[in-house]
Parts: sequence; structure tokens; C-alpha cells
Amino acid sequence: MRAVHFGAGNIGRGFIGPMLSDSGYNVCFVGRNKSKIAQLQKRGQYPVTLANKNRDSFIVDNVTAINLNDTEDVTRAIAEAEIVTTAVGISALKDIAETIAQGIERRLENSRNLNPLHIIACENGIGSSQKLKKSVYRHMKQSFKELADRNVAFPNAMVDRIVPMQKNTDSLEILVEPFSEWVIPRSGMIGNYNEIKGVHYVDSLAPYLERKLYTVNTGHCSAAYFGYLEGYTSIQEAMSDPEIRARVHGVLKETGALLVHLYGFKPIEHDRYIEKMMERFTNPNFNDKITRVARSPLRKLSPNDRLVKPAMLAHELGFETSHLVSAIASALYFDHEKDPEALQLQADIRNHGLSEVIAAQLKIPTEHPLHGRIILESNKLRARYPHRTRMKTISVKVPYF
Ligand SMILES: NC(=O)c1ccc[n+]([C@@H]2O[C@H](COP(=O)([O-])OP(=O)(O)OC[C@H]3O[C@@H](n4cnc5c(N)ncnc54)[C@H](O)[C@@H]3O)[C@@H](O)[C@H]2O)c1
Ligand SMILES: O=P(O)(O)OC[C@@H](O)[C@@H](O)[C@H](O)[C@H](O)CO
Repeated sequence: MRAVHFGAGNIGRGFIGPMLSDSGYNVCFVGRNKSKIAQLQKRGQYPVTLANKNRDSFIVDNVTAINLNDTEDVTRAIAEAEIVTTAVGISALKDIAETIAQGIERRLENSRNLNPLHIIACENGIGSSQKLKKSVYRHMKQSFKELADRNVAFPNAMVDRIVPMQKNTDSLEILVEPFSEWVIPRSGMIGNYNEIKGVHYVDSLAPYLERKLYTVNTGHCSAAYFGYLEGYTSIQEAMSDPEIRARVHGVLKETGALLVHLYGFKPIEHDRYIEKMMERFTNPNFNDKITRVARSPLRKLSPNDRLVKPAMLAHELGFETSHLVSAIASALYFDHEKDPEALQLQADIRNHGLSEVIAAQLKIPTEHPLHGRIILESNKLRARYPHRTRMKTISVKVPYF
């Protein structure tokens, strides 16, 4: 069985690769880092180490690799695969869409391979595989689209495993947390598919995906943005600060009330889930950089992502949102110089003002109560961290609610 995986980065090598290989797939990594691809081609395997006390490790084998720009080889691999997965970042899906479209066309040309193909975007966000499908279809001829509708499926998915930035002597080695979860809805699958060992196939993805996004990712980035303002460099450092820990817990109590309301999770079980996730953030066996977890603030602050979406939903339902508001206001100060989105965000705030950014990018209109509350919280943060914040204090009339 053949799998093609786009992105030989952290989650690709640290989670998707091992899962597929363990299920008997030959995993072909498609990547743009030439030296990593050459290493994978040469060795055909790589080591994974678990960030537990014993540092248990195992080898992922039955691996091959192709450079992303060797289009001929990549499309051939897709034409022969049972499954295609991606972990390149949701914003990069459009960049690999044309190659995937060519691979599908090559596969379907002259009805060469009509076996079901599943294409799964293993990215953080809602509806990632369907977003990829839209981009892929933009590059396909109508006749192929009709055939693809019957033979190619793009099930959305939830993937969860913390894989920090790596600095290992062996450039292929990857250190991962022991916990992992991969959830796929059965309704998104077609034909007689082989189940991937360890994947949880469910009737409905939304409760799993939103529970993860609004707990793991909301909590994680809150710790990062709070910690960044405080001057910490790792999530572990930030989480060992009792005040930040309490604020992150406060955020998760707010998203928790929302999730319990939306999906009927038992409050006591959801509290246990929160505790478990807080424990994962504090894993002392690795060092997860704040700049990784806080990365791409424009994406994280977009209306359908981990901060604004739960805050807006919770507000509409009359639930508490003060910790979420604080996380959003903190995110708006993230100005890491090596993060293009952070630089863009800060430039937008400088050029158009905070209120305009909240309205145009977070899509929270000026008249919405959360809009004014974010600005007030931003002013408080500026007073508290004058050396970490560069925006001007903004006066605002908070709408009555
Ligand atoms: N690391 C984690 O803890 C984790 C956990 C769950 C989900 N995710 C998700 O997985 C995805 C990848 O994250 P990661 O942590 O592995 O990042 P990463 O930077 O380690 O890996 C991303 C890979 O994609 C490649 N890539 C980036 N832009 C590309 C482009 N335009 N065209 C082709 N290739 C491109 C990079 O070269 C890199 O190899 C993200 O969507 C992330 O949200 C990450
Ligand atoms: O990958 P991002 O940028 O969406 O979010 C950063 C981290 O919160 C994320 O990678 C987590 O480590 C991961 O989602 C855990 O499953």
C-alpha cells in the first residue's frame, strides 16, 4: 500500500509518517527541503523519540521521498497511491494544490486507476481537507472533476500531537510527545478503505475537532501570547508561572462552558480533559518554543479559528469571555520579527489602527461589545507591559450590554 505525504516537517515525520508506516504503508514524503529529502531517500527510515522519562524510541521504516518540484515523480506517486496526506500549514495548501490536481488527473486519465483515493489535510483548523479540495479543483478540467467526485474523497480530520521545533544531531530524528489522537469521520470515506491503525473513525467529527481546537489550541496559544508579553521563551516556562497558568485555565473554563453547551460533554469529563491538556502543555521532557505556538497570529486571530470563534460564540450565548478577550488582546501584541504574519499584523495596526484591524481582520464590528472590550484590555496590557508593547493607548466607548 502506498501513501504520499506532503511536508516532511514536525507533524509529518513525527505523527502522520509513523501512523501510516505502522499500518503497512510505504510512506513517500514530498518536501521542499532538499537535504532532508535526500536523507530520507538515502536511508529509507528515521528515528522517533518519545518525550517521556525513558526517552523511548522507535524506527519508522518503509519510507521514500521526492522533491516537491520533481512534479513528474510526485504526480506518478499520487496516481499510484491509496492515500495522500498533508501537513504543510493551512495557508500553504494552495501552493501544493496544482501538483495534487495533476496527480489526480494522471491517475484518472483513461480510467487508469479508479480505486478510491483519500486525501486528508492534517492541518489545524476547521474543514482543512475541504479547503484543499476547493484549491485542487480550481486546477482540474471539468471532465476530471466529475470522475474525481466519484473516486477521490477529501475527509476533514482532527490531528493532535505536540511536536516542538527540533534541534537534533541527526536531522531526521524527531522528538514527539507520547500522546496522540487522529480522528476521521466515516462519512467522509469512500469504497472499501483500509483503516489506519490507531485512527479513531467517528460518526461526527465536529465535537472532536472543536473540542481539540478550542481546548488544546486555544489554551496553547493563550499560554504563548501571555508568556510572550511576560518575556518567557518556552511554553514550559510560561506554564510554570502560577498567574499565567491560572489565566490559561480561565480561558479553558470559558471555552469549556461553550463546548459542554454545544456538544453535551459531561462537565466533569470535560474538566478532566482540560486538566490533561494543561498537563501536556507543561511536559518537562521537551522545550516547546513560544514563537512556534504563537506563530502566524493573523491565522490564529481569523474569525473561524481558535480565539475569535469561541469568544464570539460564548458571547452570543451570554457566557463569560474575559479570559478569551485577554488572550485576543495579547495576541494582537505578538511582534516576533521572524514571523511574517506578526510583522504584517503590527504593520496593519500601525497603518490602520487597532480598531480597524479588529473590525477588518478579526471581523468583530465596531459596534460589537467584544470590539471595545478587546481595546480596553489592550490598553491595560500596554500599561502593564510598557516595554513589550508598542501600540498607542486608544480611547474607546464600550457599548452597553
Ligand atoms: N507540530 C505540531 O505540534 C502540530 C500538531 C498538530 C497539527 N499540526 C499542524 O500540522 C501542520 C504542519 O505543522 P508542523 O508543526 O509540522 O510545521 P513544520 O514547519 O515543522 O512542517 C511544515 C512542512 O511543510 C513544508 N511547507 C511549508 N510551506 C510549504 C509550501 N508553501 N509548499 C510546500 N511545502 C511547504 C515545510 O517545508 C515543512 O517541511 C500545520 O498545519 C500545523 O498546524 C502541527
Ligand atoms: O500549529 P499551529 O500553528 O496551528 O498551532 C501551534 C500549536 O498549538 C500546535 O501545533 C499544537 O502543538 C498541536 O495542534 C497539538 O496537536
